[in-house]
Amino acid sequence: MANQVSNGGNHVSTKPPPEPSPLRKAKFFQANMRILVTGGAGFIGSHLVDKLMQNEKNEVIVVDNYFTGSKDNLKQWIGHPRFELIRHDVTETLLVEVDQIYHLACPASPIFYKYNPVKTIKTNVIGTLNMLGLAKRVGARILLTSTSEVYGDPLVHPQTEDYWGNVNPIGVRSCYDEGKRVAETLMFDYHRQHGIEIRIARIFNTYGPRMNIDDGRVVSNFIAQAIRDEPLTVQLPGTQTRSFCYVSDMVDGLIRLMEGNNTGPINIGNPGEFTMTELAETVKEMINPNVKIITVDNTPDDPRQRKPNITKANELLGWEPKIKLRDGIPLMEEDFRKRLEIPRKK
Ligand SMILES: NC(=O)c1ccc[n+]([C@@H]2O[C@H](COP(=O)([O-])OP(=O)(O)OC[C@H]3O[C@@H](n4cnc5c(N)ncnc54)[C@H](O)[C@@H]3O)[C@@H](O)[C@H]2O)c1
Ligand SMILES: O=C(O)[C@H]1O[C@H](OP(=O)(O)OP(=O)(O)OC[C@H]2O[C@@H](n3ccc(=O)[nH]c3=O)[C@H](O)[C@@H]2O)[C@H](O)[C@@H](O)[C@@H]1O
Repeated sequence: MANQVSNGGNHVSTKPPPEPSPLRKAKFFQANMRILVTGGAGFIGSHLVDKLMQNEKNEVIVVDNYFTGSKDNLKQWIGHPRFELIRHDVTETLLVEVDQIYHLACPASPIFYKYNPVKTIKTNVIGTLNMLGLAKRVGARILLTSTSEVYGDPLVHPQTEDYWGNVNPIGVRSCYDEGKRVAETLMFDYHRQHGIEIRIARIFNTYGPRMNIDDGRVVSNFIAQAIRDEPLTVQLPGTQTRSFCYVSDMVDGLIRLMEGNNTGPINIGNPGEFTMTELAETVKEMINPNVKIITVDNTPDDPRQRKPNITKANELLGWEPKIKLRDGIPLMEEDFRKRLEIPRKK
């Protein structure tokens, strides 16, 4: 029996982690850490790759099917001797010799994950199974980017890792939130049954440069709308809250989690909490004071409040976010203006 300290605590497997495969051992020169990033052509993934590539001891392999990601996000690394990019769908099996796996592949924006829900759930379930199978075969440590959506429409606020959530199993968001819940279950079953070294991050709303301009998520929508002089679309009621983490803080948290000794799950997010009306007013004030704010219909099962309790990340990883929303918005505005080719009015 595995020794489970507490829900949300550090869960310990009695099995030793699997050995690296003979092929990896037989390599002539293996000083480098070989790291696989699934979904590495996406928003968070590409920033993670940038950070990992800064360490000359890392070789990075990205696999991505380009559903919501783009080669453009990785253009600075294409052709680099320590970098490889593979077009691959994680719902198919993969064999690469690696030491660590950051498993991010999954569409994250609600409009994209709802677009083909069956594919989203396959990505979460079969994709995670495949990556765990790979981790088992080659003896790699694997980190899953789970989500605050595992808490559903939370009845506990702020959310701590030991909260089991309030999730609709048959709703339009279930392909994503229930998919991630199964992915977490698979991670722990492989850990307990096979001794795989696992890490689970529960990521709360993250924003920053390189988000798709028409991604559909709220920060990218409001910034693009403000720059294009279009009304900011606050979905009703507007009192729903989110807590926004800047992407460099997120990447720092993910790497600390991978390198540390705790399985997680660990919340990684910025506890600064805003209503969507407050966010719209902040973007209006900072980017375009003349823009209108309008209300539009919402979609089913939208969580009413969300804010991470980050005590565990703080105590176990020594992590806390550094960039406040008001400091992150201008960095994203600059990137969006460049890509939209709309300079700031003088
Ligand atoms: N950004 C956030 O606020 C947030 C919050 C919670 C969790 N997460 C998680 O973090 C991860 C990255 O999110 P993101 O914001 O960078 O999203 P993103 O959509 O920008 O990136 C996801 C990447 O995965 C790729 N992908 C999707 N399905 C795939 C498949 N079947 N096979 C291979 N590649 C596939 C996409 O093409 C894309 O490059 C996701 O797992 C997401 O669930 C993100
Ligand atoms: O952080 C998380 O755990 C999850 O957060 C987001 O899901 P969500 O919070 O619904 O993200 P948005 O689509 O950005 O919506 C946030 C809020 O803004 C509102 N919104 C969205 C878009 C818009 O134009 N206007 C608007 O008011 C929505 O109603 C919602 O209340 C991500 O997209 C998920 O991938 C991620 O797992």
